[in-house]
Amino acid sequence: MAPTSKKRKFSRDKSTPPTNAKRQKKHTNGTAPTSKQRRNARVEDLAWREITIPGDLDDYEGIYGLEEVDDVEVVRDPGTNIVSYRTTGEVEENETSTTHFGHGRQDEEEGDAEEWNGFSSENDTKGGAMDVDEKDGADEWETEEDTDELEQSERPQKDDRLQGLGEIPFAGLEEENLDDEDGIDLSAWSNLELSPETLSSLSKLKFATPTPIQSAAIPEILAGHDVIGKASTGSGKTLAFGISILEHYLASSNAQAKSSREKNAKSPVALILSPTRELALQIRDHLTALCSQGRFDGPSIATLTGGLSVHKQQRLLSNADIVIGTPGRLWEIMSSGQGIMDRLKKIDFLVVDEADRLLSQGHFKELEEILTALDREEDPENGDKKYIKQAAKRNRQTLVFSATFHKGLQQKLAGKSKYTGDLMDQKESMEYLLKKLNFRSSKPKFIDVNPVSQMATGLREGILECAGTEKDLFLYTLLIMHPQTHTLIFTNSISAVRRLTPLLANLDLPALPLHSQMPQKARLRSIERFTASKSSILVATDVAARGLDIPGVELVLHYHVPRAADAYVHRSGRTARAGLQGSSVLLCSPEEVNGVRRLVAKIHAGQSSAGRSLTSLDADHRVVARLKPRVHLAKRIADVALAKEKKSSGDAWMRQAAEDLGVNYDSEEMDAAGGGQRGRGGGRKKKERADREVTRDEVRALRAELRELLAKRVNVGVSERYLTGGGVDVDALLRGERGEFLGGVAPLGFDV
Ligand SMILES: Nc1ncnc2c1ncn2[C@@H]1O[C@H](COP(=O)(O)OP(=O)(O)OP(=O)(O)O)[C@@H](O)[C@H]1O
Repeated sequence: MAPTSKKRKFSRDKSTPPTNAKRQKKHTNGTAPTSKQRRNARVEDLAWREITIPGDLDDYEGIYGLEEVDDVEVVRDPGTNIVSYRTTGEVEENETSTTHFGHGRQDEEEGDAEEWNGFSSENDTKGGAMDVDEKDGADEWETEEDTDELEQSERPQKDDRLQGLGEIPFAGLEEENLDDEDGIDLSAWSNLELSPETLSSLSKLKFATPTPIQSAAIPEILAGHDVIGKASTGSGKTLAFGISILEHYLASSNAQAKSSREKNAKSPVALILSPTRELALQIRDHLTALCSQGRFDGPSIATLTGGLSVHKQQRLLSNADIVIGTPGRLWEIMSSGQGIMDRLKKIDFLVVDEADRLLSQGHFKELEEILTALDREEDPENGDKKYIKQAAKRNRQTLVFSATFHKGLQQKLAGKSKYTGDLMDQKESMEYLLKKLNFRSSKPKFIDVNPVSQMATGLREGILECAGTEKDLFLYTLLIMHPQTHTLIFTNSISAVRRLTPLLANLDLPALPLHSQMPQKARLRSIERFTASKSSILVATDVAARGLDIPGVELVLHYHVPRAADAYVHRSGRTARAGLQGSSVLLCSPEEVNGVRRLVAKIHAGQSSAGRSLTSLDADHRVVARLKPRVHLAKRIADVALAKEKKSSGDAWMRQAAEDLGVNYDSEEMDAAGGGQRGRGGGRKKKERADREVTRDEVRALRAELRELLAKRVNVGVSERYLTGGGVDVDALLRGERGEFLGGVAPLGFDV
């Protein structure tokens, strides 16, 4: 559990440029040092510090946003009007503003990571008003900062990579592994002819063997080819490109320049595109883990994602060797300055991770802008900045990875289908983007290490049929039948996450929410808490479906049937990763069963029936029936709370709107006016109104009733060792007495 005390942090106002008056010039010792003692410094290299404002003022997601710096003289050249900054104080060298590995320097990217450590406030775990959809990255408020910020910034490097999302201890990266260098036989890597530096990192990570995608893709990438890599979920695709980029970095002038401190003139080696913020941060953490193990001067990594300070990210970018970004924020930053654009044009690698999602969903506009900008050149004839089509072939390699490529995309990537140029529909848009990827060669190397299945071998798949109206009940039954099981529940909507999380909490289950409308910090906090506690449950939308590598997830539950085959593959792929076992269970209403079976059969097509099957599961209906009153009550309490919450946020909005219009607002009147509504949504609204009328005392009574039920044993008539206290007799379960405990009926016939 995160510490409960916290200190607020105030970022600069996002709308203020670095030299804005909001930046405070302050001489702390009262006497301004003489200019003789000063030296010039770039504004981004000054020792900026966030301002602490009185604790009784909320920072409103960073709206006050101020930073200050001491001991700076602002000098304006009267002739040119150019402003320069002179200081006697500490100047951040460029390198220190980005993540560095292998040499123990502290920097701001680590500072970013620090921000995610130790969250305490519960308030913003509910969906906030701010829209932080992962695809557009339009928001950039920096929010609260937790305790120990300064103290943490002095921690050794090894601890730093465990901060925030980086605290997710990737398989094989736990602390105790870090010192063990000698016991690992790395001969399995020898074919790849990696550098001693990379090998020593792999040894420390205890990665004795390359995964199949790593064995197949790394040599092709190192040979200079464009690569399209397809391999099942959790099979190490990140390091397939990560190791290759590190090798290139170590061999390139960037590494040499860093040691000779000429880094400023260098451009990033790689640009990695990710569809979600969480995945971008995770890629950073995987690369950090790889690069921080060895005794070499590692690359600086800048992560550009929405939900964080755009100015800070701009600063990080100024010195990055590897840039990882979500399209929205990346484009926002790229388009903010030609200097940034010019540096990014010189990358050696463009990586498109989770390519099928990036190329075909929601990111079209930004991705198109990014790809166009990367290849845009001055037209020597006209002097303008027209995009010169394929004439301006860049020298970069393009690496495209995913566990799933739908057939059309696969064929097009392999060059088997022609570009038609029509931008009207989704498929055509994808073709257009493929064209824009501007592969080095006309036929990139297509590496498919799992041509038949995209799903991990250790994955078991099941389907549990229940009435659509009873999904909550069956979900609860499944959860209590699998206590202490690290479970990730997928829904198709944010509102379902908002409803299920409190419902499960009412039933004493430690559920955490994750969806794209939560403030970024709350999103990361949920992941952090879920990662830290094996008994916790994450209730998420598909924002968590792609790429997230949370160790030890044992069970994936599809509360809603996934909308497409790739969503099923990626959701299920959050378990059974890196060679481990795991289970995926679909909760299906009778109307959904046939469609789902067809969808899964399509995914399994080509495999022997022994290889993969969707097991039909059944819950003990006596147990389900006994649990019904609990779920009913918990649901009622959750509905009342949601209705009241909705009402108060709706009221606040309406009141403000009425005030702006200069009219009186009476919520009762408005309700009455809308009350006669019939048809679609009318019944729900009526229920919401009734829920809002429930008094506090009534809610208290409902809670007391639920508590009583949760404390009761669920006796199904065979044994007295049943569910108690809303939980279960975990010790008995661990002793393998689960059958007895539920009245002699084995849970589901599908042990996780
Ligand atoms: N050679 C290796 N040996 C052992 N573990 C490895 C190796 N390479 C990567 N891993 C670990 O395997 C896990 C899964 O890797 P990764 O997240 O890259 O999978 P992925 O193929 O990208 O999955 P997805 O398709 O879900 O994005 C990570 O915890 C990673 O640290």
